[in-house]
Amino acid sequence: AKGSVVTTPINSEDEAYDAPVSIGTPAQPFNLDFDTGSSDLWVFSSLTPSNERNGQNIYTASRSSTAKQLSGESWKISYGDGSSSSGLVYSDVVTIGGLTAAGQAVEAASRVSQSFTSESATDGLVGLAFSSINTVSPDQQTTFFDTVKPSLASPVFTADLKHQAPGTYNFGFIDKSAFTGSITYTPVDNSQGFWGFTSTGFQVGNNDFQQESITGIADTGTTLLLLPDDVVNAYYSSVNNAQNDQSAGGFTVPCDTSLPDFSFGVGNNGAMITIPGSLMNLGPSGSGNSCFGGLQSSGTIGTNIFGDVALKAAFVVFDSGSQGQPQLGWASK
Ligand SMILES: O=C(CCCl)NNC1=[NH+]CCN1
Repeated sequence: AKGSVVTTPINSEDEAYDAPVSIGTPAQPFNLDFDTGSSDLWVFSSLTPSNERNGQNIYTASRSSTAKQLSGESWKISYGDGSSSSGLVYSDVVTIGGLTAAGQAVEAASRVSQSFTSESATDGLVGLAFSSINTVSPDQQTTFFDTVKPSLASPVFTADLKHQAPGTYNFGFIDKSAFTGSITYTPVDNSQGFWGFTSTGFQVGNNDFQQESITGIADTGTTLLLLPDDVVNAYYSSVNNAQNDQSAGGFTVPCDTSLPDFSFGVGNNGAMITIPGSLMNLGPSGSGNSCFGGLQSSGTIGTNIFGDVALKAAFVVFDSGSQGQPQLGWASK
């Protein structure tokens, strides 16, 4: 089987990307954030207090003839940006891009943190990291991808995120028309449950390539590109009047400045993914007339994160083992 679903930026800063998902019988429609940085499929629900809702679609299990509560099961998750949610667990039918997962764990939120409440465009998340970090307890559940994997023509999904335009998540196949050149594959370390890999280094504009192993995760659920301080400083030291503005929460640049491209190395054949300078400006910082940089410090998070700013410059293959061990494929587009 194969699936394909369109994913769309939720705002003018490409802060996150939602895609349509149907849950239950009859189908209840949702717009969910596909997140390769986590492994829970959760939705706003009839259990979510009204003061924590802000127009989101809600899942009502009692209205689905195929919903079954998983007795004694609950979930509780917190994300790298400090947001969190928790609740109870049902199994139900989940359909994404023509692919149907019967008996998929659907995590109904009985509470969500402020940033989820205020993001009215997003009704929940579809976790696409490894099921080893799914938070359902006491019986851990599988991600949508793991649930449908046996039925897929190939055990892969791909992400093709775009700047201010609809993109695509495909399941089970690689669309050769969606990228240019060849796909460069690199091994994945999934020991922490993420799509972890090591970039071979970086390049600011047309300066020399800096060889530096940068280990991080490919994370569609994080907006920014979060890298070590030496990389971030090298980039912004090449931008006039860039400043690290704590009141803005990181590096800002003058909004009218053209920015250098930022490239990062993938694989062992010298391949690079180049983020155009225009995509390194995320718009007004909320502080003065400066704009917020798409590259920021990974600082104290404990891992580097190749988030949407990086991923939207590439066609990315999340391959869970078509060649044995999991791998990430990167192509320009
Ligand atoms: O939580 C992370 C970072 C894992 Cl190191 N990414 N996924 C996500 N979902 C919502 C906010 N961020």
